[in-house]
Amino acid sequence: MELNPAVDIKDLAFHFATRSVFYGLNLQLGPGLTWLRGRNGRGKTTLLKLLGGALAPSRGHIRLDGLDSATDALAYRRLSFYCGGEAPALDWLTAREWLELHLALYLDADRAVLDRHLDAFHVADIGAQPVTGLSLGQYKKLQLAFALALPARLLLVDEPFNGLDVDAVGVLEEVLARRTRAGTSCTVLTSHLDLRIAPTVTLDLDTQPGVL
Ligand SMILES: Nc1ncnc2c1ncn2[C@@H]1O[C@H](COP(=O)(O)OP(=O)(O)OP(=O)(O)O)[C@@H](O)[C@H]1O
Repeated sequence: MELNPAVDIKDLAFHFATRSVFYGLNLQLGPGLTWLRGRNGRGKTTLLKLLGGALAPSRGHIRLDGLDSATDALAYRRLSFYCGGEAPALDWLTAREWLELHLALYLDADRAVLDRHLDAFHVADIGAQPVTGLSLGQYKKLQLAFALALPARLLLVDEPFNGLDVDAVGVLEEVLARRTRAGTSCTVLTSHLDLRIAPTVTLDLDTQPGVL
C-alpha cells in the first residue's frame, strides 16, 4: 500500500532579491484539501511555487514522501504540479500543442480523464486556438483539466475559481471534493473567497510563524 502523501517543510527560508518572504518556516501537510489563506502579498503564491519545485528554498528543506524538492528535483517534480493560471510562457503553441507538450512531459497523465474534464469545462473545441488567444478563463480551464488528469501526489492550485464561469466552478468543486474524499493526494489551494467545499485544513499565513 502507498504511504499517504506528506509534505514536510523544515526551517524554510526564501528571499527574492528585494524581499524576504519566509524565514524559519516549519509546516507539515497531510492528504486532503489544504486551504491556504492570507492577505495580499503574504507569500501564498511563493509557497505554492516552492512546493511545486518552481522556486528553490534559500535555506531549509521541502520534502514530499521523503523526496527533497532541491536534491531530488526531478523525482519530486514528477509527484507535484503547480497550476498557476499565469499566461503561458510558450506563447506560440496552440491549445492542443500545449496539452501534447505537457502530456509528453507527464507520461502518467490520464488522457481519458483529461478529455472528460475538457468536455465538462466546455473547452474541448479550443484546441486549434493559439494559447495567447485564449481568455483568462479558457486558459485556466485548460490548465486545470490537465492538472486534474495527473496522478499528482501534491497538487498546487492558485486561485482556481478566479475567472471561471458558474458551471466550471461547480465542476471544479465536484472534482476537488472527490479528490479530498479519496484522501490519496494532497491538494493545496489559495482562494480569497470562502470555499463551498470543506477543506481538511485551513492554513492562515497571517498568523503562521516563519512568514515575514
Ligand atoms: N519576483 C519577485 N521579486 C521580488 N519580490 C517578489 C517577487 N514575486 C513576489 N514578490 C513579493 O513577495 C511577496 C509575496 O508575494 P506572493 O505573490 O507570494 O503573495 P500572495 O500572498 O500570493 O499575494 P496575493 O494574495 O496578492 O496573490 C510580495 O511582497 C511580493 O511583492
